[in-house]
Amino acid sequence: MTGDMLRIATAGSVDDGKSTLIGRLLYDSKSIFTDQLEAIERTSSQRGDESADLALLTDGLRAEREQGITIDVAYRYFSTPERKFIVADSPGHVQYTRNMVTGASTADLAIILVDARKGVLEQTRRHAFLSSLLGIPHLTVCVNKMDLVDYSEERYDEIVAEFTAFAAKLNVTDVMFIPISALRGDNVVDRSETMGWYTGRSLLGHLETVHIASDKNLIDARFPVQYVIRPQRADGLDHRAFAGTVAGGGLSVGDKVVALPGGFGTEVVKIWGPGGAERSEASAGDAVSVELADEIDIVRGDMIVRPGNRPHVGRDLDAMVCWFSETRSLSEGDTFWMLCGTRETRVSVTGMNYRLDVNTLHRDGAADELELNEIGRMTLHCQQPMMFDEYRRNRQTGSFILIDEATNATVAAGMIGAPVAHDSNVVWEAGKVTREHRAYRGATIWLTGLSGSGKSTIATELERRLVAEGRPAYLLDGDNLRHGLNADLGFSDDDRRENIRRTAEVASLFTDSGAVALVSLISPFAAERQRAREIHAARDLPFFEVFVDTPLDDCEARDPKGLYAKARAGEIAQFTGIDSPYERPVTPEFVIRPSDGGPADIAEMILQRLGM
Ligand SMILES: Nc1ncnc2c1ncn2[C@@H]1O[C@H](COP(=O)(O)OS(=O)(=O)O)[C@@H](OP(=O)(O)O)[C@H]1O
Ligand SMILES: Nc1ncnc2c1ncn2[C@@H]1O[C@H](COP(=O)(O)OP(=O)(O)O)[C@@H](O)[C@H]1O
Repeated sequence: MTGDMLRIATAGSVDDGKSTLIGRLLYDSKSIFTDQLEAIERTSSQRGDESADLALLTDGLRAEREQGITIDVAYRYFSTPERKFIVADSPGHVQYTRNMVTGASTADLAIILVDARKGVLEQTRRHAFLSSLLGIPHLTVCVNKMDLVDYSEERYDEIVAEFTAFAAKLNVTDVMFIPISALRGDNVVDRSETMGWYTGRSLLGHLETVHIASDKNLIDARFPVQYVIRPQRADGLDHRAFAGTVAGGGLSVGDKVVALPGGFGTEVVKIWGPGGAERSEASAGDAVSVELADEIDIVRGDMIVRPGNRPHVGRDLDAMVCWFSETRSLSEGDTFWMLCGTRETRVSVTGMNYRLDVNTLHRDGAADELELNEIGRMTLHCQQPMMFDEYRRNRQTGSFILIDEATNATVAAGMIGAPVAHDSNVVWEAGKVTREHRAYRGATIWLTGLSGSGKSTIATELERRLVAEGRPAYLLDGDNLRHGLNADLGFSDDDRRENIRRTAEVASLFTDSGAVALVSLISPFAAERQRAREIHAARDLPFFEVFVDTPLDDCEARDPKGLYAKARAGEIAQFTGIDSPYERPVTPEFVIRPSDGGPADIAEMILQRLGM
């Protein structure tokens, strides 16, 4: 087990002896720097204390934390020959929900301190509930100050029984009880001589041996991109790499991957660890950078995943939110800035389902507000499509924080329950056949450009090739759709918008069925094309925008249908490029220019790059 790391969250107020306990762990495991130790012993003896006041060790650092650090959690590191430890130490005043939630979101184990004289209090229940809500896999209840109840086994048993009764209502799998005296060191690092009736391990013994390797999500490969590295190479080539921390599963050189939300397929070519050492694989928790086979456009906040195992991509989600702000409350309709891993978006609260009383676990469905330290279940709408997992499946990709846009303060943390269908009155009928049952995964290839630019010609060629390969593909051509589905629409701006919206919806259905939808539509408006993309993202469907960038002069020279001539002659009004605008795509997946060759070359290039 040597070398692995245990992340510990501590819960309890200063009075419960939390600082003393952490101090004791550091002190008895000889992890304190000698100069600090001497200072503490000196101060304690000056005060006439019988033993070193270990709270001084952690309390002394409090001032440093209070210097404008939004999240008031300090991390202590210590190690023994068995393991390394990180303790998230948060002061136990009124902000305990915030501190615990922020300090505990990556914890493997939570230590809850109970004062043996006071027993299970409201805040013990609150901390236990938060630990279970946060999905901390292991819970250790330290019944502290046993020296003040004469090391009574009876008292200890009472507390264990009381806590066990409450914990039965929670979703915690591994609860461990240890009777301790942090002040005197009983059962903290060394087994207590005064509590012979307790036969279990000491706290440190437990921390050293608790099995955590199987707690991680080793299945769903998730690599949220934290930043893009662009080394300037002497040979003039610029090979980009993407840096971040693997948030689930693993990545290996040679893995086929897709980058979300774009949906481009490519392959992992190289992986580097810290310090630039090349390696063949990386797994959850590793900070690495990754080079991909294709020069695809990936930015901070995108996520690299395996093609057959994707997170949810969507804008509406259901989450449990813990509210931290002392100065304002949270209500329906409020907007915030959301940070979800490395991705950011504006978000609004679309509905409050219930507020939870953490002491009784009672759900108050009539509540429409959250105050400091309150927890509620709600639906949120994100401005950008987000990639996420359910929190119980992945604590990193399933959690977020909310930031007050006016003050920049972190005001809430949330755990995602599930994606939600957009309109609460119309429930998306998921159907019995899921994507995994279908032979192929569909995609929409959306060609946009002026009339005569070559959209239909390229789309027809794409369709021909795909069908020849045995892949279901279908051409959705603007002209054709305007004969049926869109027969009621003309060429006003509004009609074009509706035309694009309907076509996007139809394309997404084809794509969901496993077909490749080839859309050939002038689609002159950027906002509507973005909406088409979002319609797909919300259903986790790949969408690729192809800008057929043939200059107006060329299109007019080709004039395959004689429409430009008519438009110039004033016989057709609102003709795109003549007297109706075309908004050029800014970041399409592909830009096609006349110099790129004939339709066959272009179709070949697109399919190759998409790995189809
Ligand atoms: N006023 C005007 N402006 C542009 N195009 C016109 C117009 N009137 C008729 N046409 C013919 O309709 C085709 C474009 O329809 P779309 O559905 O692709 O247009 S849009 O996306 O709604 O803008 C377009 O087909 P393509 O040439 O294949 O693009 C034209 O043939
Ligand atoms: N890459 C290309 N190079 C040269 N000519 C092309 C190319 N693509 C299309 N064309 C020609 O230009 C015209 C484009 O018409 P079409 O494909 O119907 O355009 P759109 O669907 O964009 O209106 C056709 O006559 C086609 O043969």
